[in-house]
Amino acid sequence: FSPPPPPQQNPAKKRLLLLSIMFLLWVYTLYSCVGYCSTVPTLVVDSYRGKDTGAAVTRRTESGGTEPASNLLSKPQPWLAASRDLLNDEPEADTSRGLGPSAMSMSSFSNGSGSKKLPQAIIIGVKKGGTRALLEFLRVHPDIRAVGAEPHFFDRNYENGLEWYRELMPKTLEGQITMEKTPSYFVTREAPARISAMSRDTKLIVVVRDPVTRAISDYTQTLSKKPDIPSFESLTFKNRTTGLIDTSWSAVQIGIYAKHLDNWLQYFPMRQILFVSGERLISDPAGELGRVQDFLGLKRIITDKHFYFNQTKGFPCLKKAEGSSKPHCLGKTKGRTHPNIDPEVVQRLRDFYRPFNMKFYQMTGHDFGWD
Ligand SMILES: Nc1ncnc2c1ncn2[C@@H]1O[C@H](COP(=O)(O)OS(=O)(=O)O)[C@@H](OP(=O)(O)O)[C@H]1O
Repeated sequence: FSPPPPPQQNPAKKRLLLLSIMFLLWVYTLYSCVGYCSTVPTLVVDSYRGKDTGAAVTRRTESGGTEPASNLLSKPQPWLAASRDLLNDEPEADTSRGLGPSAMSMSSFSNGSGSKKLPQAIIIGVKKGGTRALLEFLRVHPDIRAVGAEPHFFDRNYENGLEWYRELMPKTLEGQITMEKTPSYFVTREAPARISAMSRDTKLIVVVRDPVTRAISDYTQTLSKKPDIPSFESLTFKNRTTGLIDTSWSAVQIGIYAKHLDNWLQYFPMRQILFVSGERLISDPAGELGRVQDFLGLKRIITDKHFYFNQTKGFPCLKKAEGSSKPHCLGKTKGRTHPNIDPEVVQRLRDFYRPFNMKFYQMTGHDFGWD
């Protein structure tokens, strides 16, 4: 007795089975990709806005740094007067240039889990401080979801309303923190009241950098878009002969950190603001990221294992970017070569900022070592 031969499968059936398997595999791949896409950083559009991003204090009475910072701060501050801002710009994408919410955040590709929430933490400044590096590094944390481009909600797009703002945010699960960064908030007079009206509990992060280097970096950015602008030296002074610094130039005024901070302290207690050193973010990214994770109440997941120093770039980079297995450095608009500035002008600016820096160290309880 021999067993009956196995039933012959119909070739058409076989093909159908194979096709079904292939289809299922394709659906699975697509699903995984969508899940991945929802976590990759938003496309950053390198667009020139030609608009003031640093609307800030304008007080034309600065004597050029000889006045003690405490006096300077106690004087009335005509915030948001006309800023002589030479085509101040930013390389980041910006909603006010017509990018809709779907372009702002990859959340439109979201796989559907979670919900969009208003940010619980915001990187509010400072322009050219290292804000992009901080946000990109933070995105590695599984409990942080961040919108890639700068929403500019609390300065330029406030009239669009909170629902518009929320719509820009990526979806988050319970326990995850929603974040955004817009460096111009720090120097926007209305921003503290507006953020406080959204939530008094919002955690604020400010990346600060030596105001002189910051000003040069700011100028370098503008110069890269508008090569015909006057020299840094001529823009710095109201009158080169008297050595009077032009504090109405946004590149100068953004660096008067103590003044801007004063405005924030009318609405937020100091414990709700974390100051990150832009210099240390480069020399010891893991150390600064440790402080930020503590401040946000998160487990210290981002450590020195996540970084390597890229010799060509001259900056720390991520071994693996969020949602990727590849190393990732910031783009070429971050870490530009600065033009050489007349050392006398640099010294004059150092003298100008010194009292403000001292005041800032005193207010924050931290010596940033710029002097
Ligand atoms: N890891 C890493 N890679 C590249 N660049 C880094 C990094 N960490 C900090 N920085 C410094 O960030 C400066 C740009 O600051 P921001 O991102 O705040 O600029 S912006 O306001 O958003 O335009 C940028 O300023 P410049 O060097 O003047 O271009 C950098 O010095």
